[in-house]
Amino acid sequence: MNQSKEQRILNFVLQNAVRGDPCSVMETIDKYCSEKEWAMNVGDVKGVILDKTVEEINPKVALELGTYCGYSAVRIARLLKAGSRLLTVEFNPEFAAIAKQMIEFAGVQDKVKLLEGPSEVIIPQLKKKYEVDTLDFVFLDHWKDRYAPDTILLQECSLLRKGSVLLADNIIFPGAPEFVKYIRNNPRFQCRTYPSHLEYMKVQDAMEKAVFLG
Ligand SMILES: O=C(NCCCCc1cc2cnccc2s1)c1cc(-c2ccc(F)cc2)cc(O)c1O
Ligand SMILES: [Mg+2]
Repeated sequence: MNQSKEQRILNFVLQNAVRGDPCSVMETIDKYCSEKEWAMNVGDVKGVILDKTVEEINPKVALELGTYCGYSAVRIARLLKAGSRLLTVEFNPEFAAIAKQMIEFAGVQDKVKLLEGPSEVIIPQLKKKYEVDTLDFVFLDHWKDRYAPDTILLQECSLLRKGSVLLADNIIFPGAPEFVKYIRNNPRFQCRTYPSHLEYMKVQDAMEKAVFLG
């Protein structure tokens, strides 16, 4: 049975990156996906916006919706201080299996908990099952039509506190129009748009940062 693109990306990392070195894993994925096969990692350009946001917040508890191959989980986890943790949610079991291996190879497995399932099921479990009080940072990179409903669900589950920061990928391409409409007109969020480019392409994209005002 021939390999998936995601398996080929993992194999390229296992063969070319340095075990235990998150930057080496990120660079190797970026090299493969810009030179050989495009894939929907946040990538090296938008990745800098993600880095700056994480460094500014220095989250104790971070949530990522949309793990894929684990590129942004490695990117976020490498910046987390001792005792901080990232919960990352993936819906597709094949992708989750790849991401698990990617996270372990990068050596950030002690900071990352990979949860499998749809966001609307996992989010309501975060408090009781995963011992979350509130989230300091949320990276939205899953189904674009789930960004708005899941932002509402996070509020309903009292998972946001004054100052919690959401960062959403792809608000231009593929686009998340309902989320943009919801968040920018909502007095409970302070929003800022970061124009950028789609991963590995000369296509316009952007990320939206939204601070919950409580
Ligand atoms: O769809 C994208 N990401 C979402 C994958 C959804 C899987 C999940 C659903 C779900 C539900 N619950 C919990 C966890 C999860 S994970 C995506 C797509 C493009 C793209 C695609 C074609 C193209 F031509 C140009 C760009 C670029 C991107 O940066 C993306 O992020
Ligand atoms: Mg994305």
